[in-house]
Amino acid sequence: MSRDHLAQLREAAPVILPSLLLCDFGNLEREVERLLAAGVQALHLDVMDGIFVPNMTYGMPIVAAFRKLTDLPLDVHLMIEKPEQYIRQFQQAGADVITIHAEAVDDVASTLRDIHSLGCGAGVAINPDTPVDAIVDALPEADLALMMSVNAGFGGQAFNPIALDKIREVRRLNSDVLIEIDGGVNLDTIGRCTEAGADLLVVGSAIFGKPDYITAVRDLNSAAVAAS
Ligand SMILES: O=C(CO)[C@H](O)[C@H](O)COP(=O)(O)O
Ligand SMILES: [Co+2]
Repeated sequence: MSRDHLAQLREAAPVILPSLLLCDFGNLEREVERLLAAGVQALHLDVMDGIFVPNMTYGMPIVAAFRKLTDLPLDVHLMIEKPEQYIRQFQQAGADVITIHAEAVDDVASTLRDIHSLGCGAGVAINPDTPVDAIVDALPEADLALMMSVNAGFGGQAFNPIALDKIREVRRLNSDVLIEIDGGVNLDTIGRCTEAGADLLVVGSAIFGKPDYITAVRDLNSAAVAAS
């Protein structure tokens, strides 16, 4: 996808991205088929290293496995220390958008430029307690700004509405960047996210905790569009 798909996602906004964190990792092919049947337009892959966040998930091999299973854009959320050391490997594994946490790098703008030089879309994420000030200088280099509505590390957490104020603040500062929200997005909160101006809505437990992905995504889409 690199940066081209981002234009498609912008056109289609608001777009729901399933978070591949609470899915059935023993049946990735079936999970992707079920998500495709539900009409999702991109996948959000949650990479965790057990250092930047107190949890571990997966790395390049699983990204490469998803790359083999689908042509959908892969939105890779790096919740890892020293992400600048791994962006080339994630690009080679098939990532289309690579999002790093501002809290994990010394120079956000430089890391975003490095991601762009690999042909990928470049995103910067901040946790709920990190102010937008931390990324304001880097926003011109970003294709995507991810406002976390939970502390990165686990699915199934409660939504923190501070992310809504930060979405509005980012939009005031930059009219071009795609704004993504991640964490506790569900039928009760998704309308507030699109109302605040979120373009991309990452959803984990509100899809993977449901028996039928088609119904879950359809209902989430309806709630998102109704409020946008
Ligand atoms: O980045 C993440 C956690 O760090 C996940 O993308 C997020 O939590 C999605 O799960 P849920 O919708 O259940 O909160
Ligand atoms: Co995520």
